[in-house]
Order: sequence, then structure tokens, then C-alpha cells
Amino acid sequence: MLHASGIHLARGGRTVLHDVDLTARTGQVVGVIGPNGSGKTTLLRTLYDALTPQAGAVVVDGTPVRDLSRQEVARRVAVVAQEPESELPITVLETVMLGRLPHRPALARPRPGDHAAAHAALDHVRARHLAGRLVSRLSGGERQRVLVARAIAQDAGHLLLDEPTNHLDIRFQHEILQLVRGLAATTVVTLHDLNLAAHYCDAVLLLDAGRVVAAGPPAEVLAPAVLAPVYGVAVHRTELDGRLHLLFSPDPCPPAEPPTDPHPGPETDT
Ligand SMILES: Nc1ncnc2c1ncn2[C@@H]1O[C@H](COP(=O)(O)OP(=O)(O)OP(=O)(O)O)[C@@H](O)[C@H]1O
Repeated sequence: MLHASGIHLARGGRTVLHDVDLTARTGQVVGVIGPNGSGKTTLLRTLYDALTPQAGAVVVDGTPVRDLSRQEVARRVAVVAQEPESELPITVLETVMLGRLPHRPALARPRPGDHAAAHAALDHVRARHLAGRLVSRLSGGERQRVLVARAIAQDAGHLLLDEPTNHLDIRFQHEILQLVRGLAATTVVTLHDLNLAAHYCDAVLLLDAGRVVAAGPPAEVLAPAVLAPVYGVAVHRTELDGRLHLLFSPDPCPPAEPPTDPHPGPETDT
């Protein structure tokens, strides 16, 4: 279980999170959605103690994250962050093996179980064939799958993912989120695609300008009346095969067209 309460966080002299609460119960997948700059990444980074809020607390399985060492945090929380591309000559397998570091003393050599966990994680994301490749030479989508594999190999009870579907084609977007759903981990995932949030999240938290606008089951939060004012688009909701689907159009209130005259008279100069 992951619980954040009363998170207030300022950056560059500006408040970017205002009194934010988030709860991910054991085994749940919680989606954090909201427009660009609404605070999704900032909230995620606060959850794993990469950012320290001015007020509020994050508690992981009953322990305040602030009271945990870096290694203890890494044993409990795996992160797939938006990482800048690296030119380091490191292979895919070596990258995934990094996920095993929190499970052994500093400088200790990897054990056979570490290799097995790394290979199993690569199998999970269907990337075993990439094991020997340099990460710097992968496509964006291949790289993203490797980062998810590293988080799986970390075998933490909690998983935080920042836009994990970035760079992925439609099939892999669904595959990665299906896979995340299938893990036993308590998960918080930021997503821009609201239909993916509808399909894969047990609960959704909608942020706007650093404030929680709505939180709860997808069917409640992903409602046109909730989303339209936040995103500034028209939202239409429908159901297909028992699943909620959202459709968007750019202008919520198109300016009223002047009525067309079915019998226009000849133009006259005045
Ligand atoms: N290092 C920083 N210094 C100052 N302000 C920052 C910093 N990083 C982010 N911000 C601001 O914090 C706010 C929230 O940013 P954040 O990246 O959390 O939003 P987001 O919802 O993840 O956005 P996006 O959907 O565009 O990725 C934005 O207004 C952003 O400009």
C-alpha cells in the first residue's frame, strides 16, 4: 500500500502541488492523469522520495518513505522514469541487472538468481532477443520495454511508472499495461492516454494545476463533465464490449454559426 497525504510542493518559488492525497491499495493500479504541467511527474517523484514536499508525507506499507534508506526504498519501490537517452556502452542485460542491485550488499557479485530474474524480466516484456544489444542503439520503444524489464527484475512490491507507453506502438502500449496489471505490484502510473487509463486502472487521480480535481473509479473520474473543463476539449463517452471509451474533439464550444439563408438574395452594394 502506498499513501500520500497533504502533499504540498513548491519548485522554483512556485507551488506545483497543492494538498494532494493519493492512495494505492495493495495490488491496485492507480492512474495519475492531467494536462501538461499539471504535476503528474512531480507527484510521482515525490512518491519515491526523489523530491521532498514542504508539507505532507508518503507512507509505503506503513513506513514513511523519509525514514527509509535509498536501498530500502529501492527494495520496496521500482521506478520507470522518463530518462534521458544515455550514450553509455551498457547492454540491455546489464541494464536489467541494475534492477537487482538493491537485493545484494554493495559491491557484491551478482548471484545466479539475479541472472535468472533479469532473463525472466526480459521474457516478460518479450525482449530477451535484445539482451546483448547496447541500450544506446535501441529504438525508443525497445528502450522503454527494457526499462520496464529493469523495474520487473527489481521485484519491489510497488511500481511507479511515468508515461510508460511513450514511444510504444499501439500493441505494445496494451501489452505493457496488461503486463503491469498482471504483476502483483501496487502500481501508480502517469498516463496521457485516458482510454488506456480507463482500461487498465482500478482508480484514477485527475490533477489540474497541481490540485486534485477528482479521484476514484475510472467510471466516475473519466466523465465528460469532469474532463472537458480540465482539458478544454469536448468529450464524448461511449461503451464498446462493456468497456468505456472516450472520444475527443478540439473545441468544446464552437462559435455559433450564423444561420444560413436557404434563399439568399442578390448581393447589393450599399
Ligand atoms: N525543476 C523545476 N523547477 C521549477 N519548476 C518545475 C521544475 N520541474 C517542473 N516544474 C514545474 O512544475 C509543474 C509540474 O510539472 P510536471 O512535470 O510535474 O507536470 P506533468 O503533469 O508531469 O507535465 P507533462 O504532462 O507535460 O509531462 C510545471 O508547471 C513545471 O513547469
